[in-house]
Amino acid sequence: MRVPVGAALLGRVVDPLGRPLDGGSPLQAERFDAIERAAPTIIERDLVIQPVQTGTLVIDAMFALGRGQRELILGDRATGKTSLAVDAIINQRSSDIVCVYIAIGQKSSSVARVIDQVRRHGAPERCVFVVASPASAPGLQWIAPFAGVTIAEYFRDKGGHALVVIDDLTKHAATHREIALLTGQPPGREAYPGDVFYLHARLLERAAKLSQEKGGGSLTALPIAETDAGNLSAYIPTNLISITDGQIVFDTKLYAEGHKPAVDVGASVSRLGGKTQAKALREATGTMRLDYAQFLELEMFTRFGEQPEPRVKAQIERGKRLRALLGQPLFQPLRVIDQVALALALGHGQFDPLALTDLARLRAALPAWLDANAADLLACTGADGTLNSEQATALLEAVQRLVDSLLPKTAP
Ligand SMILES: Nc1ncnc2c1ncn2[C@@H]1O[C@H](COP(=O)(O)OP(=O)(O)OP(=O)(O)O)[C@@H](O)[C@H]1O
Repeated sequence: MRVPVGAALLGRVVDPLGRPLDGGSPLQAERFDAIERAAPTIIERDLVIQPVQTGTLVIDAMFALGRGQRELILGDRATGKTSLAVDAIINQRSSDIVCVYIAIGQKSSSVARVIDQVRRHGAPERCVFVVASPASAPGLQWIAPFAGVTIAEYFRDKGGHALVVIDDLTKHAATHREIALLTGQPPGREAYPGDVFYLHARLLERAAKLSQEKGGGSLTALPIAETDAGNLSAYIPTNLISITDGQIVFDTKLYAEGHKPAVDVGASVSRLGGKTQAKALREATGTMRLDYAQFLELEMFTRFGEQPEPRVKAQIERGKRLRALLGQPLFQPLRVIDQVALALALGHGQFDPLALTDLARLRAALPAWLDANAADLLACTGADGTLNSEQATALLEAVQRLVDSLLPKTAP
């Protein structure tokens, strides 16, 4: 089975067979490629070391995503999984990455919302939407992720870079089970057929960073999986965890408490580590995850006890500020320079005098402030760029002036 591929798909909404769903003109496809293609071999691959900026501080600072990586987004329903992926797509408006969003059995209203969000905030002319609605035949839903990955591979094989969001693989597994049971295959654990692991491994192995000889292109995958009551050890989530290079876990309790994105920092992991981070960001956020984990523990232990000693109290106050910075509204992606500035200034205690409620204002105002006050530093934070000590000092001074403008004015 083959689907149309090529630049003509950019900006279009198509079904898994490549038929337009957006009412636009018929596709002038460059060629038709098979939906089941072999994954690149080991020799054809390169190391995953270039970053994909998602614009979300908690991800870029603690679980950085690399070009060619497969990172699972996992969580209960309505905890913000799709929103994180959409924010990552929107942030590619200022990069060279082509995005393919694959919706499998998602409500049409949800898909329409995603498309609208990308059209309003992102670069829709560099996105492809592959949609298999819940009302479409199970076979069509089954081929959707394979078709979407083939469409993205076209860009990877030309030496370009692509990001695929698969929303979601739990629904795909359920469709696979439905077809398997209808065709009389023996049911295994949770009634899934025995080959469901192979099915998803075969799909996600196609995400890769290609070697220079192969053009140096990359295909990054963000598969989404839904859990039931936070149960990460169910069959499909554990399968997917073992196939991917890490997982971002969303927590219902955090979401209910209002921490959005509700990423559970303790349960999430990127198995590629800081290698994929832009250099300046890696230097600025080196200990952030550890500091945050320590803060969460300290906060829990001191909740019911007596007054903590001053050092512990200061650590908790710093942690609270970090938590306030990690909460980030939708469609307000941060650039590398913004993230570096926030991490450095937090580490230098510049936010300590600010009230927690002011940090959201500070974060929202920071990008425009740095454009106006530290424009010469913006170029220093490319993938290989680092800040030397004078540049870091200049950046901290710029942030300090913004902090001062937010502090209440004392009467002369
Ligand atoms: N960072 C955020 N700031 C504010 N609101 C958010 C944020 N992230 C998610 N939300 C809100 O949370 C709600 C659920 O988000 P979303 O639909 O992305 O969750 P989901 O886990 O993908 O849901 P589903 O299980 O239905 O696919 C949405 O209304 C969204 O606007």
